[in-house]
Amino acid sequence: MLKISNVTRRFGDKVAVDGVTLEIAKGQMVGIIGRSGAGKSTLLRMINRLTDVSEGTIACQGQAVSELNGPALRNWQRDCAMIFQQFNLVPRLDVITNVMLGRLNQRNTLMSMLNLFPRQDILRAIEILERLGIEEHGPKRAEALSGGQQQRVGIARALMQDPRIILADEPIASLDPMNAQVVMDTLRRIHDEDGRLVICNLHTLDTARRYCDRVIGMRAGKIVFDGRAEELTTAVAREIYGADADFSEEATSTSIETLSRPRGAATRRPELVD
Ligand SMILES: Nc1ncnc2c1ncn2[C@@H]1O[C@H](COP(=O)(O)OP(=O)(O)OP(=O)(O)O)[C@@H](O)[C@H]1O
Repeated sequence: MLKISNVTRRFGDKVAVDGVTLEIAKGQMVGIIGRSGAGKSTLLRMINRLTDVSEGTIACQGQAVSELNGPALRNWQRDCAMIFQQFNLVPRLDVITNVMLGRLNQRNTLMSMLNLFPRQDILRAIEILERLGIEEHGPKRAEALSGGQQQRVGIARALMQDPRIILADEPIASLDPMNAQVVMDTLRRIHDEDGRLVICNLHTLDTARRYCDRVIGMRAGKIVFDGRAEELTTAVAREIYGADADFSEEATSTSIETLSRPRGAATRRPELVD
């Protein structure tokens, strides 16, 4: 579905992403891990075209997305929704309006600024909020919600675009373990139930192992691991994080694991908890 060929991104002398080549098929939930500065965000931002490539190409189903402009670029950005660590909601607007802003690319901007939304958008937003179990917060200001609830509003806003791909850039990095679990459960559900491709930058190994089918490890802009979650051993993690023999996985853990399952129990595809 997504073909990334020899992609490099430079910022001045700094090479943030260095000759990355990847193919990602539909039907996978992909986690990208690596230490801070490894190039994870830059890679996601190039897929969405928030950042341009310096070299190489990114294509989706044969369309060269790294070369799109104008309306075709806007269509791509609608097809490829981003979710951010800091939620990027409008804090003083109510939740339902924040969700409907996901349609901004497809609707008249003035109408959206005046908060005039078609009835079908309002109904769709309510339906999505119900699906994510946060419909009762619809009338509240976004700033009144917990971090986990705000991130689910961010996911609802992304779903309003009806995207083929969801790119989540450290979606749980600002959340406590319980909220992190709810948000990751939600992303996994969207992947499983809707068949949308989900690519998620994660700081933590346990989350990648638990939720992702495929894990890509980045180090200094390059891909140093690409395999199934089960193959992500401590030795591999040490290589990705560039750590020495006393590397401890605890240092990259969110503690999600300890919340809801005994040690050694089956991983991934958990039930949604709220
Ligand atoms: N706009 C920019 N201008 C200059 N340098 C940048 C810019 N964006 C990223 N970089 C640099 O590129 C490198 C990769 O950054 P990036 O944010 O992609 O890493 P990351 O793995 O997502 O890290 P983190 O987990 O901390 O977000 C870093 O050295 C960063 O300082």
